[in-house]
Amino acid sequence: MLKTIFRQFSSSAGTKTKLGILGVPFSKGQSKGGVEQAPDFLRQNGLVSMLLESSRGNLSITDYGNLSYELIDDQNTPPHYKNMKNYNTFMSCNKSLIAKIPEILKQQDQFLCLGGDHAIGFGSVAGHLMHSPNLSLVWVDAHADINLHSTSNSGNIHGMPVSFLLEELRDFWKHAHLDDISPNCLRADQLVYIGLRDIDPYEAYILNKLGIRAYAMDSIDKFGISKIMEMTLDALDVKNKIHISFDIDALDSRIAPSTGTAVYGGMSLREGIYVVETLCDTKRVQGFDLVEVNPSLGTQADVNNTLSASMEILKIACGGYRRRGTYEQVDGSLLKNE
Ligand SMILES: NC(=[NH2+])NCCC[C@H](N)C(=O)O
Ligand SMILES: [Mn+2]
Ligand SMILES: [Mn+2]
Repeated sequence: MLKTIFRQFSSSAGTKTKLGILGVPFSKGQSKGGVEQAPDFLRQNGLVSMLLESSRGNLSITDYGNLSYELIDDQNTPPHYKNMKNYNTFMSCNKSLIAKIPEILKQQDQFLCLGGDHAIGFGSVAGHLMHSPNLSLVWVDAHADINLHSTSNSGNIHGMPVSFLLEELRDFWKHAHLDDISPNCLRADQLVYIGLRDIDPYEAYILNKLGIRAYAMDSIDKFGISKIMEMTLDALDVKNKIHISFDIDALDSRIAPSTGTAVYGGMSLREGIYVVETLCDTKRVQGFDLVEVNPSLGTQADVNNTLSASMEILKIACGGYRRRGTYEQVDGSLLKNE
């Protein structure tokens, strides 16, 4: 009987998922150095072999290395964007990223984009939109990252990427010529936030005004993560591919402390895993970002904890690992005696 099960599992494993990995060593969206080291840090700690092992042979991986982009000084930042630190470099990096993602998706089924800070969420999703113009986005984060240059208190662009993506906010970015850079927009009704707990006042205004589904930590406490994911899946158009942009600070700061803007009271690792697992079970997840891992922050133990949490999330997101032990829900008929 076991032989039969084995045969059936491995035959369903006949087609390998092709995963492309791209590092985006970008740290100019905020002020703390070190976050640009994350892609190499994850690789050096065995990311690729971990994913291959957890996939049990169901995955083939192409590592595209790290994105190269030009560092441009800020002297000539357009005056409208004075409140955006490192705007020129942000744009140069994200333009290369927007060009790179569709190239990867021509060859692969799925991509993993390793940040870098969350400013690269713009290029990663915008590039994904070049390949799949109708996309659903799940932004897993303590922060909404939806500031405009005019609403941001910090001037840090990692707090703004979502506003570059939304059709409904395009008018606020006229001077950025976004229609040339990223012609395909995301619709506000195809965006869901999970894990929020540190939202700026104007961000709250924007979320309410646009009616964006934002499941903050209090909603997770109230409904439980399974109901939150049911509501999330209900909201997403089944015809769309899904992009998950996972900011490691969505997890509680005790689980993932090595990050630039850590916030207490976040998701447990199990909740984080559940979010990714339920979305990936739809088989519609085509792009995944892991951002804001900063291996230069905190003690060695902090860095190790952040690394382990990241690996657990990634092995579900890209390695296809399932806690239930199989890639599919176990079909009872496989277990019958023959
Ligand atoms: N990706 C992040 N960790 N973003 C933090 C953003 C913090 C704050 N809302 C800001 O705009 O500056
Ligand atoms: Mn973020
Ligand atoms: Mn965040």
